[in-house]
Amino acid sequence: MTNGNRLEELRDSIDAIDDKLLELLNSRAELAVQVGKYKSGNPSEFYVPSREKQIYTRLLRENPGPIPDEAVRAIFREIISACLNLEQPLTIAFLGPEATFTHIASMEHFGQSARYLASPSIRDVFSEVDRGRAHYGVAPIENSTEGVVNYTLDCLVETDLSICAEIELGITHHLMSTSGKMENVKRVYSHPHAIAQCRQWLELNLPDVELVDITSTARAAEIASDNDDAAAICSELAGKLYSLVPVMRKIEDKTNNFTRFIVVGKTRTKRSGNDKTSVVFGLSHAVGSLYHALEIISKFRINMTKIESRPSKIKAWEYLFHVDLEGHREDENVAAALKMLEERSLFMKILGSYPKSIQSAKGE
Ligand SMILES: O=C(O)C(=O)C[C@]1(C(=O)O)C=C[C@@H](O)C=C1
Repeated sequence: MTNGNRLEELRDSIDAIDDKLLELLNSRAELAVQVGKYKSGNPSEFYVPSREKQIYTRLLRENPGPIPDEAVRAIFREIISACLNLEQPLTIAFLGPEATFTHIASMEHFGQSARYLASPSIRDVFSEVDRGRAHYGVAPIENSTEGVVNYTLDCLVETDLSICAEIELGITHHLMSTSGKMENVKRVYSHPHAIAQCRQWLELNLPDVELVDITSTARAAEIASDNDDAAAICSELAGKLYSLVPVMRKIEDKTNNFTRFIVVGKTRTKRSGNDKTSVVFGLSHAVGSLYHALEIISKFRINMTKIESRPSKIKAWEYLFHVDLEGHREDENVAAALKMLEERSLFMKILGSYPKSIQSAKGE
């Protein structure tokens, strides 16, 4: 057989598999639409993070390769996104503008079939969901280098929305400009967190340039697109949106740079079997009160993954404690611990139980 014939034959086999895949995808979509008919019709019931987590966990456990896990996740993200869109089109509010890392995280989680609504502030993300203009909202909550996003913690306390899911995204920063030439860069624009995450690289490579804080990495890219002597620290997506080219790629000081985002909504997420619970509580000013509160968590053998304190904003020097626990609020030990914690607190609010994130590839 000639090489040409063999190539034809291989491509014919690929075509036959693609036909089967297409047929199967449509059968899957028809089943999802039928599943949708069992839901009450309330738009916030269609997205089921616990079920999605189970699907990904099973597929990644059983993936024999050679397709890498990351690609399996991306492919099924889009399949589920398209199926969900046939059941109920969803609108997702995110901390904008377009091409921010929150936008990238939102698309990684909800896929291309959802509709996205850029919101100018974290408070606006919450308010779009509260007022029903969006079904869900996505906001950053914590960065592995820069720490928590206080504004998101405060919005969680002040509104009635729950955390439905979390998204973890690896963050990679690029220095991008109109020319891509280092010698043209006299000013660098970016969000203060992004500048802080690239501080050592900037000191070493551009010690004399002016660093200008901007409200978002995407807005920084827009400004750099109008100024030939400036560059932005931003994602590849933001750079491309404003026709910038890389001066230098991957300039973050720590390669292990992750941001955690939360999905907020009006529904409670069911157990997936591998969940987290976020809770906030306030305690009296008494000796050992925090110690005794945390003792409850350890008594029920629950792993605490995070603790943060925030001013209560009611009385000076009084604090609220934000704690993340492993487990779901419906797990027996978590439910018992939360009940006891509530009894011993001045105030307690469960912010949500949700599936632990599956770590994503780098958000570029
Ligand atoms: O199982 C469901 O509840 C579905 O709606 C189906 C499906 C899917 O495509 O597998 C779609 C969206 C949900 O978020 C979870 C799963």
